[in-house]
Amino acid sequence: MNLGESENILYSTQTVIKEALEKLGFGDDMFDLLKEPLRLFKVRIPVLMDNGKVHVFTGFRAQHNDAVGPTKGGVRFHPDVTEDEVKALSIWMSLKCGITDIPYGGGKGGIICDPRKMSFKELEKLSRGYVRAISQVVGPSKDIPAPDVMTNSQIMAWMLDEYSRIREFDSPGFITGKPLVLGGSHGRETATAKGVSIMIKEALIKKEIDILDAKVVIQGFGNAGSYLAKFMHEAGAKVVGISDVLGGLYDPNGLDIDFLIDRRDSFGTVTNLFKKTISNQELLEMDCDILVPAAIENQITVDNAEKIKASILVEAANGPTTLEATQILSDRGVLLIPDVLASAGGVIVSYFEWVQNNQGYYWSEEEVHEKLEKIMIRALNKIYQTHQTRGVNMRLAAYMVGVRKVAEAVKYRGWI
Ligand SMILES: NC(=O)C1=CN([C@@H]2O[C@H](COP(=O)(O)OP(=O)(O)OC[C@H]3O[C@@H](n4cnc5c(N)ncnc54)[C@H](O)[C@@H]3O)[C@@H](O)[C@H]2O)C=CC1
Ligand SMILES: O=C(O)CCC(=O)C(=O)O
Repeated sequence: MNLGESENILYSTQTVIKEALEKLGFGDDMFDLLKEPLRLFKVRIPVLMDNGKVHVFTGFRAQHNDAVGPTKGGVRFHPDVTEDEVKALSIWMSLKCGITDIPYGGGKGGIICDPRKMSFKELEKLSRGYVRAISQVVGPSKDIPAPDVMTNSQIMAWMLDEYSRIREFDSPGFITGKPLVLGGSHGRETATAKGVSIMIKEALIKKEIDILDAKVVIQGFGNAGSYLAKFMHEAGAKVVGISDVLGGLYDPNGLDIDFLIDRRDSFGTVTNLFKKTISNQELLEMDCDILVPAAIENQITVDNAEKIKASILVEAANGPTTLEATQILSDRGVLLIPDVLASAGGVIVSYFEWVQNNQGYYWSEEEVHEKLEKIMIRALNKIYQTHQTRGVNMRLAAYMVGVRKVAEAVKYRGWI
């Protein structure tokens, strides 16, 4: 990353929020409110580790804005979690919910930890401890957690169980991304990837590329990346590159996706099984039509934006492209489907899960997919139209669509 490039994702987000609010005609007071979460909780979670010693973990929960409805967003377990990251992620959740027109505000949580180095028992204690620490400020009509990086349906189940014990009643609507038998929704596990695949198909139409001729590179082979590889492969595209935290694989003739999915571990690691790998940075610059960052932040920067070969960039990860790189790609005519739109499939199906929990009536997978597709395409069309009519790049267009709903709700409530 170049000196001066905005690698702080909170600062970058605030920069685009400010621009979006200005373009929509809202004043500085609105920016002042929306640039930070309304509430940020920092908690300390003591866990008795398997070695008999207590380790005290630090966790966060940010509630960006609840003018539209209860706050909603995932919980990430990762050694690099920071307060600023959780804040930015909660703002992005507000934007995702605004863009897709679902009745939530944005929230997000994180715990500084490395689940790859923890036992099942330790992870259970940590998950339960986190819920005990935040139980007063979350709930089915307050703030609803979900999975994110290195958290999954098992962790959601432990969190649900702990919350239900504290409240003394079963409360499935407290959390989404649960196992099916505990009130989870069909299609939630694959929802983020499904949403991304819907966006890719629409982007291919706009670029007049036949999916059967399309070459795809995906960075990250976890929940989002591996299911996306499966969907793209099934749709007839050639998945030529994938990667995980350890490195990447590239084959211009297409990779054996079924084999890779079969062999990946629960953290989305598979390249350790191969002798010939490339680096993640090399992967991003390989020849392809569609590039999908589906891992972590700040992967596409001024250092590599000029070298990206793809004509379509679909951001499954949150915050993979810096603002400077966004402008370079936009100037080069790359069609960028920004994170706050492309990765919204997860929260949309989480919303469906919560609706199903509230009504006690459950939908089929087909019903979920049909509704998901409708919302994603409607959101894309709105943003694409804003991009064209207002002459702004796709990221700014998405922010304008997303922040408008939050700002209007704030105005109606008389907060500003
Ligand atoms: N799981 C969900 O429902 C949603 C996830 N997202 C976003 O998608 C991205 C991926 O999330 P998940 O697939 O859930 O996480 P995951 O934990 O299941 O998988 C992450 C993948 O990225 C790889 N990775 C980690 N660090 C890396 C690095 N430095 N370089 C390259 N690869 C690296 C891991 O090896 C793994 O393959 C994140 O940005 C997350 O916020 C967005 C919306 C919803
Ligand atoms: O499913 C959800 O509620 C939130 C998913 C999430 O954390 C995200 O979209 O970044």
